[in-house]
Amino acid sequence: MMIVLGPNRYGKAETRLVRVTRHGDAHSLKDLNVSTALSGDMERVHLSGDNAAVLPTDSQKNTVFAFAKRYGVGAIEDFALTLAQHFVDSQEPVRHARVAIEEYAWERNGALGHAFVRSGRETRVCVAHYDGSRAWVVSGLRDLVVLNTTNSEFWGYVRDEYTTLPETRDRVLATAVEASWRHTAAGEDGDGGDWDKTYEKARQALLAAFADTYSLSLQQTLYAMGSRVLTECPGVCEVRLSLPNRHHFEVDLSPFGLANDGEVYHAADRPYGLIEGAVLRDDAPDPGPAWQ
Ligand SMILES: O=c1[nH]c(=O)c2[nH]c(=O)[nH]c2[nH]1
Repeated sequence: MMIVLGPNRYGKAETRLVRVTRHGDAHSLKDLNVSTALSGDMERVHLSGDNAAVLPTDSQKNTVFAFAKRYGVGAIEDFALTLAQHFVDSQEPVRHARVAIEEYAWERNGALGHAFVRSGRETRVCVAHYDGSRAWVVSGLRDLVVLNTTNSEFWGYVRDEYTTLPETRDRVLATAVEASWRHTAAGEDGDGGDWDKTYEKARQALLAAFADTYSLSLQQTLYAMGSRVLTECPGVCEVRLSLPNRHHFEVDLSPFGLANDGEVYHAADRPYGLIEGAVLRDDAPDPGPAWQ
């Protein structure tokens, strides 16, 4: 029997970076959570503790801060690619870099240029990979919370001896959308090179499809949402969605002599149905490491 080292990577997880840009009194703010992971010729450190190929995770964290100062922070996809390319191109033993970034949205608090309030928006995310010649970028969001008060049914499903769920022709449908979309072309969004524009288009497509799909199941809504992103965003070839079904149960008010005609609900937090799936173009290129 032989024991061998399997796939491995290492890096600094969750470097919290706030970058303030000051144009006179009008300041702007980027609030990020950056995770770097490097891989390559790392046998010796694992097998014998020889650290000669290891760029410390502390240096990776410092690079995040230094690059934020040196180059500024624009779209998170560009910042992630710049970091990934730097680690691979500057360190011979590093053959692959993965940089994942979460962005928390702030908006202005009133008219003052320096006052901000964390906005209730979803979290924007991206993951960039670079291997020395090719790049892969996945963008996305999580915690985009949506709810329809009607136009949702669920009936006609399998019944076995454990099925008690009543069929419904009218229910509340709610979810917290987690969506990721893979860009076809390495290192660009296929939409004029504007990551922010593609993000807004994809977000709008998700919202519009959730709102205007007459839903017979959350699975059907998931497919409609993924399809809409692909239709609206030409540079995107695959969308992955994870949709928790945030069940809203009509409360039985009859003990109190009250009717409940779709007016009072218990918003249950668990357990929840979890509907997940990918929607892609049939000519989508091989994803390589994009989803790792
Ligand atoms: O949209 C739904 N899909 C399901 O698969 C499911 N299962 C369930 O109990 N409720 C629902 N709702």
